[in-house]
Amino acid sequence: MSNLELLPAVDVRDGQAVRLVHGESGSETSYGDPLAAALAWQQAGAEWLHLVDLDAAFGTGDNREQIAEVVRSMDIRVELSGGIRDDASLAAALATGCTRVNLGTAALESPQWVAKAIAEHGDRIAVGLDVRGTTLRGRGWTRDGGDLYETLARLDSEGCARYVVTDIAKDGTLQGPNLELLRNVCAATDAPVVASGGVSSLDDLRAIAALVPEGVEGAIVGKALYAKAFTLEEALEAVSR
Ligand SMILES: O=C(O)c1ccccc1N[C@@H]1O[C@H](COP(=O)(O)O)[C@@H](O)[C@H]1O
Repeated sequence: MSNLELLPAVDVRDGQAVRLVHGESGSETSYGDPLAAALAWQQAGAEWLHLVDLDAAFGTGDNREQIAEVVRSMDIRVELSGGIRDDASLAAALATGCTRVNLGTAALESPQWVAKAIAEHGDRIAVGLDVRGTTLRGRGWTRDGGDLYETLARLDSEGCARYVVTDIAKDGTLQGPNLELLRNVCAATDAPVVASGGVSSLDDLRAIAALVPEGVEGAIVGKALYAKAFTLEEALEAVSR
């Protein structure tokens, strides 16, 4: 039993569930109503949902009301991200009833505010480490935000409970996860790591599951599910062995 958690992703842009390639604005493929997608993953046995407000992440508006409705409609745990960068957006995100939020840009641009959020909210705060090579990216992955390992050391010293690690070069590409990156991040922190980006097959999920003893706790799956490379039921079965 690997105990790898699977988090099917619902990324919302302009009211639609979408997948991007390398997180690039304009590369969207639309998959319809976000609530319908989320309910479908729940129905298929998901225990988590990774829910992203892409407009808020890019600074092109937000889908806040719709996202709050999705969270309200779920019986499963929700990890919520995108545009959570100040007291008001954090309070609104936590008030949806999500299990935890994932902070990206704020961890790069507002370190003191993030330290306070971690101190106040503990494991309801995760930090998204979205990287190209070992350089972090923020503001919809359009701006460099410092060195991965320096930032990780700072966040560890502040008690960050968990990291969501995305290899931007892999995200949305169905090219397989960056296992070396995951191993390196796990070696650098005692906090659990959620893997994101590149999953294309059940073998990819099995390879991530093999990293559970090193500190990987979960894997976000997006494009592969929407492209029907495998079903969520098959994925859950594959990582439960
Ligand atoms: O998930 C994506 O495809 C994505 C693409 C481009 C930018 C962000 C993306 N997702 C997630 O957004 C949050 C970060 O938002 P913010 O920087 O805190 O506003 C993080 O979970 C990213 O992985």
